[in-house]
Amino acid sequence: MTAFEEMGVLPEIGKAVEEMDWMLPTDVQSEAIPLILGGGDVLMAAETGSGKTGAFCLPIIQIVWETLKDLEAGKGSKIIVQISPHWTLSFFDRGPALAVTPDGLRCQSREQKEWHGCRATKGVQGKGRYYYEAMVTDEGLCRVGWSTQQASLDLGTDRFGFGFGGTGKKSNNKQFDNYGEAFGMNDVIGCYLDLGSGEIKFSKNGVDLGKAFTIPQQVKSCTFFPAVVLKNAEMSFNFGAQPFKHDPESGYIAVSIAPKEAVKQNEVGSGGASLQNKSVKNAPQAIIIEPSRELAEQTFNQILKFKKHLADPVLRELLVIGGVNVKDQISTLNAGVDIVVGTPGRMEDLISAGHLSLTQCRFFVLDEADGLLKQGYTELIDRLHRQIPKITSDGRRLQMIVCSATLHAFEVKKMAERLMHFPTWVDLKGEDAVPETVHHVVVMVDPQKDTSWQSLRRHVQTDGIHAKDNVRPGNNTAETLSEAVKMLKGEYCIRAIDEHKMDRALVFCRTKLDCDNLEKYFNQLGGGVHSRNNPYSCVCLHGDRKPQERKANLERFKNQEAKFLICTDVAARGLDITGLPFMINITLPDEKSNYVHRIGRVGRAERMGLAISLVSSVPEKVWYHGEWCSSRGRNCLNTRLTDAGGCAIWYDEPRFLAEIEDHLNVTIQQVEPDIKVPMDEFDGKVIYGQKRQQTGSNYENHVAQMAPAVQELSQLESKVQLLYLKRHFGKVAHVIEGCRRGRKNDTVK
Ligand SMILES: Nc1ncnc2c1ncn2[C@@H]1O[C@H](COP(=O)(O)OP(=O)(O)OP(=O)(O)O)[C@@H](O)[C@H]1O
Repeated sequence: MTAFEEMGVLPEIGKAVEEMDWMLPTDVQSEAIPLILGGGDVLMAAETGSGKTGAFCLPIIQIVWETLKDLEAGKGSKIIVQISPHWTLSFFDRGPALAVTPDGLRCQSREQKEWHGCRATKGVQGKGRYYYEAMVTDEGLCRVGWSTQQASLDLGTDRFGFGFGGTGKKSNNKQFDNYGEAFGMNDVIGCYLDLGSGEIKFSKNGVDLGKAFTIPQQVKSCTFFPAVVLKNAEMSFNFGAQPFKHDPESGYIAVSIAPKEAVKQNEVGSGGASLQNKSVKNAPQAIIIEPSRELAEQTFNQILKFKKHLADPVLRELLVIGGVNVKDQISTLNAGVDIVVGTPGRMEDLISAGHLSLTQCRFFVLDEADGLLKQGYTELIDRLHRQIPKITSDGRRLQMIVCSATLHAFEVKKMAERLMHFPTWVDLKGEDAVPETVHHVVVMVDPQKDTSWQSLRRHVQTDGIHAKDNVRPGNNTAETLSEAVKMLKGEYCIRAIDEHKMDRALVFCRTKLDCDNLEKYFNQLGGGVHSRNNPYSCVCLHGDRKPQERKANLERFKNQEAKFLICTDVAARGLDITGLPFMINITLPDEKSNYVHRIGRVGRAERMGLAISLVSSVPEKVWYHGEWCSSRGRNCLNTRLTDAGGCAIWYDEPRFLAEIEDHLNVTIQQVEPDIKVPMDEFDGKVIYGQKRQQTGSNYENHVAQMAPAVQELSQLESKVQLLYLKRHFGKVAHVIEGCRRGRKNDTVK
């Protein structure tokens, strides 16, 4: 049995991860997998590279597959095979987007375009007078009343169903007439049925609204079931097992105490014959949202590996990202999918066009959740969450899983409070932290101390923000120093590569333009995509590159066909490049959490990594194109500052550095401009990109170090004891001291 299986993971999945050389679960996996398998909502805050993807994918794959297997075997959900002896809503006689709680007393539909209805498990016939209550528990459109088994689930749209809707209309046979008054959140609707006189009426919060319908003679002899139909709404029901909020008027009794002979079981589902797979093909059980295409693709590929040995039924997954033919995605959706991984934009496009249905979704996962929120997807997430039934169509509760290495953000906590259901925090450090495997240092770039920029024969092309400024060595203006920093950073980057003989590194720039310029510079030095043997061979990844190029460049870098990947923050989060030894920050990110993510591209899965950040000691003027910039930065020449309506800001890196240090509660080691990383406990004993070598027992080293101090302490202690004894028991102490010295013939006088 593998270590994963011991946590309850299926042997087929255990085998797959073992083949990936995952022998033991990581800490976050040990904590999160059982919680998710147990049905909980989880917030997973763990360091970069700690295995969070597996921590949520493994249990999700398992539950989704088990559910499929149950459905295939005709079992449906374990919850719904039992038919309740009580009066409840039926788990079977209901629309596909209508979810019913396991106790059968509350239902919900998050479908916004269509109505989905449900009938109770039992109905009444004969001559009695019956009553039940329904309460609106979430805003939306709803209609309650009575219907016969012949009626459609869309209550009131044929002659066999009689409904009263929240807009203050009664309906039968598609005829909607004003009746009573409108009702909404927290209102309690009493539903009266007099089979003797063939009358149906309703009350609102105990107030009788008068006769609504006279049941036609030919329908009167049918069995009448409590019924409801909803559009993006929720209602709870009391058939009489609990005290009513408003007792029925005299002569009426709760349906739940109707005499046995008057009660008839709802046929749908009662004999098992109708217990069928109600699954909708384009309605997956799990939705996983990722902030970038690359990350979505990476998670998707992990799922393919994890599910490798799961057969019969085969799990169907789909990657939903922009830049890929949407028609293919739609046809895969129509053929049937179980797990969808994607980026928010394309995901919502497919959902709003009705190609992707959320009605069967039972896992809603936000990977890099704080990043998604910071990218402005809060409303989109809320919108999607609203559309997902909180109780799934097979009676289980929706599970929401949220993770990131930087989850300790106010907006995440607010979202969790808003959307999650008693979530458990899997939070191993209690704050955002950098893994011990990441050695991160900063190099100050000071153009006043290092004046080498004044005589550079070739240098990186700068971003042109000072093109119209009078920048020249000697005038020492802020603009000149800013331009100097840009030139120096190109040189420091090359120096870092040379000094550490870097063969593989991620290089983060602030803007797409900076990436392009650095790529050109590397190429000038003989780099370029097809020059693997050149010391500066590189590829580039940012949002202006075409999707195919982005994909190809990342592949080239991963396959080590190019040594350097020059990128913006689009690659900051989640990308997992096995054994990556180095990363360079040309500029610190202004968003402190992104520092953690960027440097977390190294030091993953227990391998050591070095992250070097270049930090300008003087203000650097940089581009900042917002919504106000009509070209969104393309060939923009508006060098005025943003507060003067322009597209430039002064970037204050020492401040960002201080903020990052404050956030992480550490002082980041500074190294000299020669970028030699001093030998310390970390460096010199490890090879970046590889697992830390076992250099013998730490315990032995520790003992050897401590030995002289321990010896001295022991001597001091002995002296102190003697002093004490002499003072209090002078003679005895004398003897002891004598004994200690070996003078055996010393006697007590
Ligand atoms: N139990 C395990 N044993 C060995 N390797 C593992 C294990 N779990 C994950 N890994 C490996 O660790 C690396 C990092 O995993 P993953 O990408 O899931 O990290 P993460 O926590 O999501 O990081 P980030 O916050 O940067 O997204 C991957 O290469 C993965 O294959």
